[in-house]
Amino acid sequence: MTLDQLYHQIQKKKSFLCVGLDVDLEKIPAHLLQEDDPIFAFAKAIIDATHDLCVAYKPNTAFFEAYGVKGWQSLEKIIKYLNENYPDHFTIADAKRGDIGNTSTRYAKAFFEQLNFDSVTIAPYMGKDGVEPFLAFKDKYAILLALTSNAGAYDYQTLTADALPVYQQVLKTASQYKNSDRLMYVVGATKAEYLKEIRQIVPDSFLLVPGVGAQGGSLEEVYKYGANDRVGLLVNSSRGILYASQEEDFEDAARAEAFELQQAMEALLD
Ligand SMILES: O=c1ccn([C@@H]2O[C@H](COP(=O)(O)O)[C@@H](O)[C@H]2O)c(=O)[nH]1
Repeated sequence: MTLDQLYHQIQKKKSFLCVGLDVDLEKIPAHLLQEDDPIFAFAKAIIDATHDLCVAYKPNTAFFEAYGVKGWQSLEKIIKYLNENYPDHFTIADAKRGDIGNTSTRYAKAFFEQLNFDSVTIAPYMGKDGVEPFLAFKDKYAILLALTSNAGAYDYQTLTADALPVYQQVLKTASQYKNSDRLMYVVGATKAEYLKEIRQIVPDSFLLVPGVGAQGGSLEEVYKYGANDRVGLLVNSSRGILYASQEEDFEDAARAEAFELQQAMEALLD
């Protein structure tokens, strides 16, 4: 998917919502556990119930890897279902990969060629040769962790290195990488007050912003400090949508949560 196509979807749907697909068999409605593939059945139901309200889906691979081969097969079915039925949605494999160069190339092939995701999240810690292999794929994107939503973000990311906080060094340095136009960045919604400074370093990049919903981040603050002239935001909610109800009405409840977020986004975009 191109960035123009993504922006077009945001305008068309008046939404920059990303629905996180963190499927937890301990939280899905009990009746689905009788299905052959409960993980896929649940994700498919959520996708069908929310597709017109969001522009992106983000399965976090941990929730699939936790179930071994079966979980990975469910992930394959979900990305295939999305690509066949909702090809206009931007897809994110939240896998937080990154390694020495030749290994990063294998990760990139796994997510971009084998699974056909549009993007994958990457840890910046191993630097340029760990990231650039992900940027060699046309119309595919690496989403680099910059300032994460969790409390542990303050352990390293805000420490000063060479006169700047580490998360700012990540943004500045990565902006110089080859094909850096294929980079996006993760910034937690719980750190919205940092977005003004972040936008000074990466004014045009898309930001993936997890942390509204269950983690309590404010959509309004994120938009106020983080939006650019092409919106430039994908705001993710996972548990807040997926587990709005754990009963038979889970699809309606998930849709209602997604609708509330989409309506709030529409109001901000108008
Ligand atoms: O800084 C980060 C980076 C990634 N995540 C992931 O996003 C979702 C958030 O889920 P919620 O249920 O909406 O809290 C989840 O997959 C995280 O691993 C993040 O939260 N923060």
